[in-house]
Amino acid sequence: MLRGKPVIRRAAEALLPHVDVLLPVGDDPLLADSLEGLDVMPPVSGGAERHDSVRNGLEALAKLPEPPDLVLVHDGARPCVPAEVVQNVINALKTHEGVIPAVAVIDTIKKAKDGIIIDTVPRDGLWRAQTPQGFRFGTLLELHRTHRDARTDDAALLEQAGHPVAIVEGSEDNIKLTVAEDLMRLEGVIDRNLLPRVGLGYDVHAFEEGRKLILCGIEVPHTKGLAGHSDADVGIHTLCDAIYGALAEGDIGRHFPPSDNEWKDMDSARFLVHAGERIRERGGFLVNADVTLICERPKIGPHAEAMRNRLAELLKVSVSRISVKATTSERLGFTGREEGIAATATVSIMVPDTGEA
Ligand SMILES: Nc1ccn([C@@H]2O[C@H](COP(=O)(O)OP(=O)(O)OP(=O)(O)O)[C@@H](O)[C@H]2O)c(=O)n1
Ligand SMILES: C[C@](O)(CO)[C@H](O)COP(=O)(O)O
Repeated sequence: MLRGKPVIRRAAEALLPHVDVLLPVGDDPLLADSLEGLDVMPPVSGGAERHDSVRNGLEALAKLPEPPDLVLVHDGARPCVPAEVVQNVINALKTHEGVIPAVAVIDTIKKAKDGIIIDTVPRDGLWRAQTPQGFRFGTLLELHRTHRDARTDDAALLEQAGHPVAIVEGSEDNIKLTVAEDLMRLEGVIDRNLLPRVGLGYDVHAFEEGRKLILCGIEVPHTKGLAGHSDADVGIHTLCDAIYGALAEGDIGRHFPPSDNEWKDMDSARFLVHAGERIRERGGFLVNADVTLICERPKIGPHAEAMRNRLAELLKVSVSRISVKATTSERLGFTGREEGIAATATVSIMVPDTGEA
């Protein structure tokens, strides 16, 4: 997972805008789930080595009613490939039968044995290959069928068969998740492309005899519950509105219309889970949320920790990001007359910059 989203899903989302079909290859039992909702072909099994997996994918594409003319082979472990890198490869395929993105080597390269340098490799003309690597589909398929020996990338097949392979500009952001520190580097790439957004929610529900009082996802002992179409959890409703507001996606009523019988007496936890999913689906994450319940009674303080934990659980974030507090209105207004409970919430989220002004 990378900022709440599977690495492979991020890689697929990076490629999807540029391709006609996307075929995942791999044996991770979670692969299909990780790509749920994306317009991708059913995954095919990987092989013992990289080249076996690539060949499995190519053979599956060859069985399509209309096999592709061009193919991009991309590492699922490169989730942050910039769009311009993908486009660089596609553009160069108009004039080359093989293209790879790469970044020039700028460090001095040493060869070592048993921790001792045995050679300094001249770095002029050295490049660090990346993906997606692009090829004429028929050429790559034929070479994979006839050359089964292991290679660490697909371009090597064409090079060794004498086919020229072009290099186009890659990116230092196009990190391949290989070691633990790559995860922090990738989070840095994602965070650098995120912008902060804030949202505010406000909601009120009247007290009603004979109903349970559900607040911020937990039942609070009290003489009355709150009136409402769902379980009337005013704390969760205001938090949902704050999240939808931060995303500029309307409010809880737009997503779960009170006129829709499906939501009658619904556990409001369902609504907050959706709001949290929307943050992740937009490629972002929740920085923090602060909920304030406004009522004379019941006393919220004794339940605040349980509420924080429940909200954090539903939003799949650390409880340190969630605040729940309360205040009276000094006996003033409808809350002061104990006619109902009001609630406000503010959230801060980080989401990818859409580039819109
Ligand atoms: N339904 C409520 C209302 C208030 N409190 C707690 O009671 C304290 C006192 O609340 P209040 O009387 O509203 O005073 P404050 O708003 O905190 O402070 P002030 O009197 O300055 O407005 C608050 O800190 C809050 O933690 C609570 O647990 N449950
Ligand atoms: C294809 C590649 O990303 C080019 O740098 C690299 O060779 C993949 O290596 P891996 O061992 O399959 O991750």
